[in-house]
Amino acid sequence: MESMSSSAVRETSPERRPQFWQVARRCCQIAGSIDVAFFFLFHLLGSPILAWVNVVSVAMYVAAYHALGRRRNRLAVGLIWTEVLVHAGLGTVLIGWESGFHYYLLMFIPALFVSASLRGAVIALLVLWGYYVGLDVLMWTIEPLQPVTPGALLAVHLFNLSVVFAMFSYLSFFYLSMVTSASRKLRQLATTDPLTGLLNRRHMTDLAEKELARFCRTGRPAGVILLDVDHFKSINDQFGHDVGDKVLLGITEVLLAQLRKQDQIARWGGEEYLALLPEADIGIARESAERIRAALRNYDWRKATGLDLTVTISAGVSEFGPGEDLRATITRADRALYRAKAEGRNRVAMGGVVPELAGSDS
Ligand SMILES: Nc1nc2c(ncn2[C@@H]2O[C@H](COP(=O)(O)OP(=O)(O)OP(=O)(O)O)[C@@H](O)[C@H]2O)c(=O)[nH]1
Repeated sequence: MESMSSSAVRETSPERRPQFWQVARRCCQIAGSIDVAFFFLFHLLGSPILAWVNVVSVAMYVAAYHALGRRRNRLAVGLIWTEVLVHAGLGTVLIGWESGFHYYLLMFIPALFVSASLRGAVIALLVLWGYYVGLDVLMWTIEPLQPVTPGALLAVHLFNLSVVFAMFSYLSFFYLSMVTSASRKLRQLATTDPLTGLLNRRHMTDLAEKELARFCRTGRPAGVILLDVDHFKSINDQFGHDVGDKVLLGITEVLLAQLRKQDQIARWGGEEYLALLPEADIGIARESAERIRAALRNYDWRKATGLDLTVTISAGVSEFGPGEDLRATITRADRALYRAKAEGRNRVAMGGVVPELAGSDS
């Protein structure tokens, strides 16, 4: 019978809250099934009016279920609210407050705040409160219109209480998983680059600052590779932006394959990547950059882009230096990268204190 789901279901854009409408649909199924059980239960308990009320309720939930399927959410919410209010009211008036039908009304409360604007939720909450209190006061002043035996009343009470417990648990679980997945998505958006899935510049800066602090504390080295695709603009100009994106994804694949698990890789700029190699000095950083360069030579660009491309990179490497801040370490790598470009590209240059040029194909 009563839903919860229903509850709150409020007309926000279905595209914006698809999970909510999905769970509302599931709740219609559950509530409809419970009403089928009620139909038989009330027949057994000798309360035919309440039994037939459940037939109407099932029909309303079926209609609400289909309305939600067609995204007619406002209609569905109206049906669900009406069903819950009328059913809880009738059940209470007919067999008494102890039946526990009023518990179902409480299930609107959390759902209201999740699905409605604050103002809408407060208004609906006041209406709900008025109805609930009104029903309570009414039952202090009148006797149930169609009382059942004390045993039957206890059975209905326990049944309703158990259903409300189960549905509250289901809703709470749903809200929790919604919040968890939303915060996971937000975190991902805030820390990664949407195209490559690598770390974004800001997050990499945070991680590198932490690694630098560790270096200052323990002396544990960390290498830096700043890497840039050669003549990337001409790849874009010649073959289009989509091919350019596929090239960036191919390079990402090579970086992930060639660097260690503990290395951090970021998309530093448009066609620029920064890798941070904990527990690696500048020599290891250079070897790693050379390995990347060699892997790119053998990369199957036809498979990745449908074109026989030749893609090369230039890189500048450095490592944390004593008393140096992050900006200075990266600047040394950047200067080395600039030199690698100036020397003809497709090479790795060292950005040590005494700069020296390393490895080249040309
Ligand atoms: N496809 C694609 N292109 C991008 C993206 N971000 C930046 N670019 C392009 O990257 C190109 C960078 O060009 P330049 O800075 O001139 O560098 P380059 O052509 O690689 O030349 P060198 O670095 O000197 O070898 C520009 O054309 C940008 O439009 C992106 O996400 N996707």
